[in-house]
Amino acid sequence: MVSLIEQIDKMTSQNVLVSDATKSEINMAIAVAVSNSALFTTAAQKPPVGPGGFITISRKKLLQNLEISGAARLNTWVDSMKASSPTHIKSTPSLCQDQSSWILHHPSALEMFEQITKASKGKQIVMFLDYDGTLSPIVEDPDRAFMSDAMRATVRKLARYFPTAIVSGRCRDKVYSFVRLAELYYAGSHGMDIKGPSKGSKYKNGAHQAVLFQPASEFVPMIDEVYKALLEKTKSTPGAKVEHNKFCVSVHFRCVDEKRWSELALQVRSVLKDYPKLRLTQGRKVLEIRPTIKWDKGKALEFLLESLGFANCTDVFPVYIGDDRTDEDAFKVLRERGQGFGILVSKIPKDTNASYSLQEPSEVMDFLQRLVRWKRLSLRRQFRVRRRFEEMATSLAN
Ligand SMILES: O=P(O)(O)OC[C@H]1O[C@H](O[C@H]2O[C@H](CO)[C@@H](O)[C@H](O)[C@H]2O)[C@H](O)[C@@H](O)[C@@H]1O
Repeated sequence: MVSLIEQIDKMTSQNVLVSDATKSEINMAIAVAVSNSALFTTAAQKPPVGPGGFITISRKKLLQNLEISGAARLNTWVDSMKASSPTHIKSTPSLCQDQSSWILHHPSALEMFEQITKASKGKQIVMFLDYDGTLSPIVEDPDRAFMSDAMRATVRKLARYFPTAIVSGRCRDKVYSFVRLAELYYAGSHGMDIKGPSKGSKYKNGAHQAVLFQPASEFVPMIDEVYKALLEKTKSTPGAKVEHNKFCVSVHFRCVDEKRWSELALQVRSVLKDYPKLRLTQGRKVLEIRPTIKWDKGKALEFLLESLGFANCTDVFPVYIGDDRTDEDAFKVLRERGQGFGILVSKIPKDTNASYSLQEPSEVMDFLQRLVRWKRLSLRRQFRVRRRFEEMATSLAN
């Protein structure tokens, strides 16, 4: 049986209300809960300390405080939903200033193209591309986030010159159905479902072809269950959409009236309270429910580099392009490794570990096309130089 202390400890991190308890159990529990200070928001609200060092508080007061704490946490969720969905950004002078200082720190990857290619000299560029908001524009219906044919052709050419991986929050099959390029690596479900190319790639050896890594496979039944519960719970909120991403679930609020965001947050929270092994992260107008395992897009990037044989190499130059909070894990890994760099796709200033920026998918396509042209030219140049040497060698020999 779960003890009250465990219940309250759980509750302070998960917003669960305790239903019944004896006074001494409550005193004990409060001692624990107060020590992790999630229950009482200000000193004035703290209850008196009783004999034996315990803090005494009536059951009614405890329940009130728990409700306050739950409401505060819910507000934090809703604030965070708003913060990650900047629909209210207007072009005020101060924001314009922010924008220009942000651009100074995260210059356009297109404008910095020459510096970027110079930095990659003598190294193998490896490309990591997020899908939604990076290769395809953000649209209201997640099932219709199609990639343009021009973008597909660009990525196809890119993969001829550089090992290329798609790293997405979506389930791998779904993102594959949008991209439809068999020569790429795919890391779906925020990196929890990794598969190597099914079609020949000149970079892989036999071992790479077999790459298949699913660190959260034991969570599949739980994710199925949570998906069904979320579907049922959120059906009363118009516009809410629940998406099954195999090892994680997305709850979309792009089409939910902002006035109902807290209601939706409450519904999601009421389901999640029963699943301590799941955690919540946020993307663009989406709540992402995923296993608590220490695995994310950053870990997927490291895993893929290792699979490609670049684990401890200094001559690799990974480039990760993404638009989302979940891409920050990969940007951070690159910063920490001091290799390559991250490019954030955003029109507005955001706190990021990326080094450069691009405004939207059309700029991503320009950047990728320039990379392809640059590589083609440098290969041609290398070829011409080699041929000249060979001709000189032949004429000297004669
Ligand atoms: O890692 P990503 O490839 O960027 O996937 C993150 C989520 O992308 C999708 O949602 C986002 O794009 C939708 C279509 O443009 C948009 O309607 C939604 O508001 C965005 O959050 C996808 O549907 C999610 O499952 C992914 O987790």
